[in-house]
Amino acid sequence: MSAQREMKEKNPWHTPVTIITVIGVIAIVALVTVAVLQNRPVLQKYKYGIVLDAGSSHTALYIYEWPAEKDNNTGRAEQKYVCKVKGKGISSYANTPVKAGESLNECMQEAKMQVPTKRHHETPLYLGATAGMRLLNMENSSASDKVFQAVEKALQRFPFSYQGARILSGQEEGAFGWVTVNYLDDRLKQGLETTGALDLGGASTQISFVSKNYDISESPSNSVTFRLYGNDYNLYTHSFLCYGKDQVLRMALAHQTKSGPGTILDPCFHPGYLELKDYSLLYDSPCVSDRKPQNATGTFNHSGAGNFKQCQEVVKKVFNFTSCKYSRCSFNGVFQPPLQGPFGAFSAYYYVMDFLKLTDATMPLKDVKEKLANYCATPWNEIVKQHPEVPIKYLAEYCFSGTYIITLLTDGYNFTSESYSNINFIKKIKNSDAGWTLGYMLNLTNMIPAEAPDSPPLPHAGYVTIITISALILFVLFILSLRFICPSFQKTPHIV
Ligand SMILES: Nc1ncnc2c1ncn2[C@@H]1O[C@H](COP(=O)(O)OP(=O)(O)O)[C@@H](O)[C@H]1O
Ligand SMILES: [Ca+2]
Repeated sequence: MSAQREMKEKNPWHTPVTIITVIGVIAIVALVTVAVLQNRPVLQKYKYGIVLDAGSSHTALYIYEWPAEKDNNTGRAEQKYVCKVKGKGISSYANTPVKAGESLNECMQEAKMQVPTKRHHETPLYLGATAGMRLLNMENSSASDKVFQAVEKALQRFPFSYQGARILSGQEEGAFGWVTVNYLDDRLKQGLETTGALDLGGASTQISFVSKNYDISESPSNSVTFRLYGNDYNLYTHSFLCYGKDQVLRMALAHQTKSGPGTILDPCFHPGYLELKDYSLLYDSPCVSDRKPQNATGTFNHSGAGNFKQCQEVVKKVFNFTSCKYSRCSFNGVFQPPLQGPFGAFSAYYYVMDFLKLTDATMPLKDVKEKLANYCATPWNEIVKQHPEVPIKYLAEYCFSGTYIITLLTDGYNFTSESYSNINFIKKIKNSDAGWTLGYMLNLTNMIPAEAPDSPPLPHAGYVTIITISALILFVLFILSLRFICPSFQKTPHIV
């Protein structure tokens, strides 16, 4: 036997079986790698959408992103970035509209940096205004038009695809908040029981939920129907204009100051709190302007008494429970079907209850009230000392706002001690803020299809598994057939 032959036989790498095995293994690895990678792009690419939420108290800019490669934009959209516009809401610029436009520039510049340049021109940009502009439009429609013109001019200077600025109806605000919450929770795609949405702003508040077996025809103006991912939803929604927490505070103060100038001892403010306030500022809103007393010209002393129970009595006076022409009502003669399912309460519901440390869903309603009563009774100077980081305007109002929230939920919407535990106070769901903006964009970009998308015949993992098993079977069959056809394969090589 030649030395070469001897070497070949000593080196197992040179046997035909080993060579075939190695080639086979490489082929299998290659096949499985292709199967794993075949529907994964090398670099994840995104599309973007921008929504400006022009609220009564301030404006916020949201950027959403979603995978670009999915058909018809059906990939999951989520919040990428939020920018809080400095200063007050756009409705506060009624006398200086150009400044309303200018106020948006800083956040818009930021948006330019956040969205990749090559996507700018295809990125839709929307501005939706809520109750602050609804009130301004009622009070002075030419001032509200001027604010919109200025805002439009400012937004059109940026390289995005500007889609318009408008006032949302209360129904839209409520319904899109509900869409956002349920989209982010993946409830719509999976056809699960939905979560109701409670949104509290400064100038209006919304309640939206699906109540099974309720007759929409009882109050058609409160119903919105959707077909989403192949499921039909009959949504009940109502927006109470003037029932945001800032306007309710005006109403409560108007009620307490109706006997004219002087000092009021307000149970909704802490003992020791004292501020000189202007009547003209208090009544500068359509929510209270008709209540302005004749002799209300100058200022009044706003002092605190810090009594939760009495504060609840004051707050209750802003609701009208007497007339209801439907089978059931919440307040002010507004139809409301029976409450059903879990609820997510966001925006000012969350800010207030989070500050008061009352967001724990397991805390019974009676404990919430007790804690709130203790908080309201705490002297103002102690509160200021305990929270040096919180702006005084917010700090002064948490007792009032907490009391309003509890009164609105229980006396207003009829949550009971039991059903109160169905309310979750939330800020974000999976990194995206709860609010109407995402739902608004999803609707306008047709990102939620009416029908369920055709799912692929096999999920990706199943596809990879089948490829791997088939490759292994083929390989084993191949080896077996070689042994069968070619007898030399039947003997294991041996060294002579
Ligand atoms: N950190 C905070 N603490 C308390 N309240 C807050 C905080 N941040 C925002 N708010 C309040 O949340 C409300 C937001 O309302 P907004 O969206 O501007 O009005 P609307 O939705 O009625 O147009 C305002 O009353 C604002 O003062
Ligand atoms: Ca709002």
